[in-house]
Amino acid sequence: MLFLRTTVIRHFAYSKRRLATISQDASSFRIPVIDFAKFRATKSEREKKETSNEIVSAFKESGFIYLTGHGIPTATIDSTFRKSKEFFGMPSEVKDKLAWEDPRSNRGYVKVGRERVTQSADPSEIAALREKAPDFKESMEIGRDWDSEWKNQWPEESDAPQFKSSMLNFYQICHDLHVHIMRSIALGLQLEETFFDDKINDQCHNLRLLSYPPIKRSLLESEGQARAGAHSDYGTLTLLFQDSVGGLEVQNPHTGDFVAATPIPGTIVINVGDLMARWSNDVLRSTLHRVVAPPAKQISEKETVTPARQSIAFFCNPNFSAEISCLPNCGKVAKYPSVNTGAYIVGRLAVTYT
Ligand SMILES: O=C(O)CCC(=O)C(=O)O
Ligand SMILES: [Fe+2]
Repeated sequence: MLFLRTTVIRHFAYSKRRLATISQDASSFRIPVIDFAKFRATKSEREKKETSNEIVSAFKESGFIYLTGHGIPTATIDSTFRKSKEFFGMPSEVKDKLAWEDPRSNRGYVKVGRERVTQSADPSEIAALREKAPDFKESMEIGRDWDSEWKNQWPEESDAPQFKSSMLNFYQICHDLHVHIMRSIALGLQLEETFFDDKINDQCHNLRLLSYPPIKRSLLESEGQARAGAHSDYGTLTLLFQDSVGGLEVQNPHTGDFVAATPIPGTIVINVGDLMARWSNDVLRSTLHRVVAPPAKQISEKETVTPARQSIAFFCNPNFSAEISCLPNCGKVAKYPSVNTGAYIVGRLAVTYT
């Protein structure tokens, strides 16, 4: 199902310590700001449990949180953004040589218009939509670098100095954070803290650098057009690093309205993906989100242009060999049959790209 209509956006204010809250009648929707510092540092089981419960209840309610105290230095994030910008600044001919080729690999450069994220699973519907309204973004997809079958598409070191080493460093840092957040989810679901450890240690993740070029507002506003259409993510969790431009919106599942996930400096936006929702028998929520044009600059009497935007998404996955079936403590009746992670992820990717 597609959510391409224009919707009412409710902007929200947030207090510094906690809570970006949108209140609206009975079905209030909030993306809480959760401090992870205590979880990482404490030896107190009680303190760990408190943070875990906060995270799990937010993932049950909205599927999205802002994480502070995550331990990734600002300098590391900034330099990864810089390297990403340099990458996208290379000439198209250089980037095109690194083209994304195969959903089983899911590595390489994706130029504007190749991807169309939607909730539809119908390949012909997606193809028609891509033709009419491609996503306005380019991306670079990076997987684990030691895979025996699939190789990352690295640019020449002389074209993009330190790109490879920065990205590999960032990949490892994000993997480590994923392990810690999954431990908090385990605790919040009354499982052993290390329950997920051996199911997520193969690092079958996907680091995606995103660049949304500046675009005339009239184009973005034409029917069905978005920087990234409404979709959910596929894996366990997504760690999303965004710049200050804005544009990410999250759907309130109770009302269907999209609300702005306004950038909060120093935080990572984290959301539950479809496999995590399935694993938890829908106790945890995988929420639709999209990227729209932020406020635009006037460039002529009739036309405005939206600024460029950069983001970095780290899509975390279970091991591709892991079978995903209903977790303990998540209801008596499993809603879904067991599914193999690799088959599921590759299947979802296969219909998304041209
Ligand atoms: O760029 C963003 O803010 C979000 C991107 C996203 O949701 C995705 O690539 O799955
Ligand atoms: Fe997403």
